[in-house]
Amino acid sequence: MLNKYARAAVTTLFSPLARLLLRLGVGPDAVTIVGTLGVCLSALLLYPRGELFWGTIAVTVFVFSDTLDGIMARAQGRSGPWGAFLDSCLDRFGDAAVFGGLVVWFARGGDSELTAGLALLCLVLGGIVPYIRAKAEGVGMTAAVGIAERSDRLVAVLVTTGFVGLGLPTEVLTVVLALLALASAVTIGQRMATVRRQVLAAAADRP
Ligand SMILES: CCCCCCCC/C=C\CCCCCCCC(=O)OC[C@H](COP(=O)(O)O[C@@H]1[C@H](O)[C@H](OP(=O)(O)O)[C@@H](O)[C@H](O)[C@H]1O)OC(=O)CCCCCCC/C=C\CCCCCCCC
Ligand SMILES: Nc1ccn([C@@H]2O[C@H](COP(=O)(O)O)[C@@H](O)[C@H]2O)c(=O)n1
Ligand SMILES: [Mg+2]
Ligand SMILES: [Mg+2]
Repeated sequence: MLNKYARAAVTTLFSPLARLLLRLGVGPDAVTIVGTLGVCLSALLLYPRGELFWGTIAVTVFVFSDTLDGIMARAQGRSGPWGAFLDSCLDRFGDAAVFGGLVVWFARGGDSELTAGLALLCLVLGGIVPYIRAKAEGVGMTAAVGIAERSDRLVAVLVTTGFVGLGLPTEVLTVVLALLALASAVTIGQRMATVRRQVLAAAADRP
């Protein structure tokens, strides 16, 4: 949803920084790689120590590299299959680190097995959602739909984790993770139904 409604605003916000980096000789692949490393290190070093607020701030700073790299590639007129492949693959590391860091914290010092379990469920379902899209595109279909795309999942988990780090009860995050798991499961259903419709339509069109 955010991908649809917020992308234009976020693109306007980050375009000056994208142009500056290009002028300095920094390429989109470097931004993709450094951004992913930043997300992974921030989430895996800070969340397991219970640094939920500062972990979220650090992850947020780096996660916007995923918006920046695409803007830079398009500005250069060099968006291509390698960049799309690299971007998608590295997104999976970032997502795993964010939810994985929460799993480790809540299974240990955070002392909430339910929250840890729900974070693990979000990690698993949040891996299946983009897999369906990638597999659909591999067989010539599209599946870029759903109520919980990556930016939606990240905003939900980061905003809530940040506020829990500031003192909001953990139970709020537990509820948000439960809703996020549900929304991810719905997205899986939406994507599978979309692909099924395309397959049936293609079969009906065949003589
Ligand atoms: C007091 C509490 C403090 C808490 C502070 C925390 C605040 C946190 C607030 C917001 C965090 C926002 C994080 C969102 C970042 C989104 C980054 C992102 O995902 O950008 C990429 C995305 C397009 O994705 P891609 O095409 O590159 O990737 C695709 C995606 O991975 C697909 O996955 P799927 O959807 O299928 O699961 C894959 O299938 C596909 O292969 C892959 O290519 O870009 C966008 O979506 C653009 C829109 C982003 C909208 C972000 C909204 C942010 C909301 C508020 C902005 C506030 C600005 C503040 C700036 C602060 C800077 C430090
Ligand atoms: N290193 C990169 C990263 C991305 N791209 C291109 O941008 C598209 C993704 O754009 P986002 O705004 O969603 O990040 C991706 O499909 C590539 O075409 C690139 O070329 N190099
Ligand atoms: Mg990107
Ligand atoms: Mg991406």
